[in-house]
Amino acid sequence: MALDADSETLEDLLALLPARRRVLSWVRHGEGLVGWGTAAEIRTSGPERFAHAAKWFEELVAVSTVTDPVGEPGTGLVGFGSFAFADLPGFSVLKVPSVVVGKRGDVAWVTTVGPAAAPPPALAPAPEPEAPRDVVFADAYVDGEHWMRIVADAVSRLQDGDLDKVVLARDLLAAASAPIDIRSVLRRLAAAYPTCWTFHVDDLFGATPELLVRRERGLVTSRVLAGTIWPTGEEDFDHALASSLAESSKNLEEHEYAARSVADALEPHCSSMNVPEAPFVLKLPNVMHLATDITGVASDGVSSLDLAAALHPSAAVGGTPREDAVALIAEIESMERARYAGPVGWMDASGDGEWGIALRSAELIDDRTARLFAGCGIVAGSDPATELAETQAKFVPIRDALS
Ligand SMILES: C=C(O[C@@H]1C=C(C(=O)O)C=C[C@H]1O)C(=O)O
Repeated sequence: MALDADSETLEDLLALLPARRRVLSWVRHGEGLVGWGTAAEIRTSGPERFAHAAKWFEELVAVSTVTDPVGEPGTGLVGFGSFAFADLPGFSVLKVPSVVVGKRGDVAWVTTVGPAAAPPPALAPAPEPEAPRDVVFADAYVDGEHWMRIVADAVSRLQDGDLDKVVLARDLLAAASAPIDIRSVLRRLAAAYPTCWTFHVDDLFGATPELLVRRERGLVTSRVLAGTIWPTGEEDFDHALASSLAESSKNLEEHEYAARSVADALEPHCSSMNVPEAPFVLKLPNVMHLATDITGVASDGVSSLDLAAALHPSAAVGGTPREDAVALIAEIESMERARYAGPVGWMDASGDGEWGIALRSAELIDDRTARLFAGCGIVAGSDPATELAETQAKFVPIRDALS
């Protein structure tokens, strides 16, 4: 059931979240969806994880009675999902919350899901949640020195072999002295990175700047990022850095692989497409990226989750050629990505939805410990120490939100 809601009560979606560990979030510029409770869910794994989840959702939609007077993307029945990066190991989840609150422009709504038309919950902003306490960060699977050796190994293979690009990541552990209230972390991420999508699905959280795919009334958008520098805080210097990014052949080459991989994967599922010729520079507080927004029109019957499945893993998180890069990651990266760098987002009963890439992210592994992730694209000309510094810049959003 969907009801029109008063958009003033819903001023701050994240403030409505109750004090529970598994609350759900997909928020950008104050708009999006939050949810809680579980009306239904599927956990799946393996190469067929997207197909299993899509079929489960389709069957659920078929047996549900939906009252949806609002009729916007994200109203009615909605599933939040988060998928493993690799075919194996790692689990994926798609869940329909029992309460979803959404906001889009001037329209706001509350959806309740249950066996009968449950009354909508009383919504009110929760008191300010407590920030994480005494957080200590440490290396996880490999330390910086070891990781640079892994990058050097990849560089020599890229110079000698047929691989053009591989994305390698590393992780950190954050341990707090008391249970982490995820709502505080989400509020901080959303406040500091309003142009990113602040997400949380089953203990995986972050603020991603990269939209793998959005389908909205048949219109498809994908924001591809690849090629990164990090600002120094000195305005003139950073201005020069931004223009150097747009002219750096290493970054342009890396970006081209990523944009091409998305355009090629979308093409069979779209009736028309627009791929801009040159990228623009996307400025975030911690890094700047080369970015390309690709748009298209989805072929009939192709849902946003189908599109995410076709796109994953793009060269922004895998590499080029895709299969060889994914095999090299499994061979040398020395850590489990789990759902890091996998699709995360939501889909409604019509197939419209938004799927980001779970970057600038971390996973709660128990109530006071999180594993943080950051990676970068490696090409034949990459320098391991510079790549290590890039991961440090990419850890900043989550580190700050947890500190
Ligand atoms: C892999 C990550 O980021 C990706 C890699 C980028 C790069 O190598 O330049 C840029 C943006 C993302 O596509 C990450 O943040 O962990």
